[in-house]
Amino acid sequence: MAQHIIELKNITKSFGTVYALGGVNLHVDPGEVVGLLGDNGAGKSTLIKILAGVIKPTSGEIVVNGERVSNWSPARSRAAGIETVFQDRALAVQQSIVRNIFMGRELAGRFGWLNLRKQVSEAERLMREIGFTSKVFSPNSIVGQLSGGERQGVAIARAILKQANLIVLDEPTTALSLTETAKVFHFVRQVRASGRSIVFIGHNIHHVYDIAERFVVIDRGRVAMEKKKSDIASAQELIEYMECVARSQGVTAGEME
Ligand SMILES: Nc1ncnc2c1ncn2[C@@H]1O[C@H](COP(=O)(O)OP(=O)(O)OP(=O)(O)O)[C@@H](O)[C@H]1O
Repeated sequence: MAQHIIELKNITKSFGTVYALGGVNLHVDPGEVVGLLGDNGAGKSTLIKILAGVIKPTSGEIVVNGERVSNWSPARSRAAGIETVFQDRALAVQQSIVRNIFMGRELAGRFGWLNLRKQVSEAERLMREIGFTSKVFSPNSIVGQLSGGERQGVAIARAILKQANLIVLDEPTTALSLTETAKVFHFVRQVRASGRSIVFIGHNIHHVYDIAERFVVIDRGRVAMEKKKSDIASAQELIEYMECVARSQGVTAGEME
């Protein structure tokens, strides 16, 4: 079996007296799309902030390619090839696609000047790689002119530029129409086809069911269920599992079988 690209072992996190995570195990394999589900306040954001290194776990281990990493931090997370596209995507909407993709990582030419031509051609390549097929937009188009799904694509292209092998998408389809959601799914599939992994967080169970190959349900700071898509017949069945989790008090996956 291929080595996990990242493994969180028995991660806990408390904020003062609030226990956000109570011993979570989560792994991601190369080239898979993991759907992370859970109600409001379940602990999903806390978990992905820990993955991104922006908050430190209270206890637990983080293992990258089989090796335990101590002093986990944003720099170590990036070095492990993890990039998170948070809900706000942090795009500068008045700026062009290419400027957004290269923000903070501009390519310099021989004399230290910006190599704009190289940035544009690299942005074109990245946009093609994630399946950005619009004939209307070029790397010089202003992000504010793009639709919600396309903006998500720019954020994904930026993550890929940073050599990510795992891209965490925090509710990328929330508030998007069907057409825009389909665009995001297309980008995710392209990224997956290039061998990268995705953690896809969503509240819409149908969306997560469609795009993910494995589902991890977080409930009150614990993994309440983990299943492969091949073990779940339909989105409806996944909804029923989620309802079962919501009704139960910390039931484990084994107990639900
Ligand atoms: N900085 C913080 N200080 C105190 N409590 C926090 C903090 N961040 C999260 N929590 C608490 O930790 C728990 C888990 O929150 P978290 O935001 O991780 O859930 P979530 O699953 O991402 O929810 P949502 O889907 O609403 O974003 C909640 O009880 C929340 O109130």
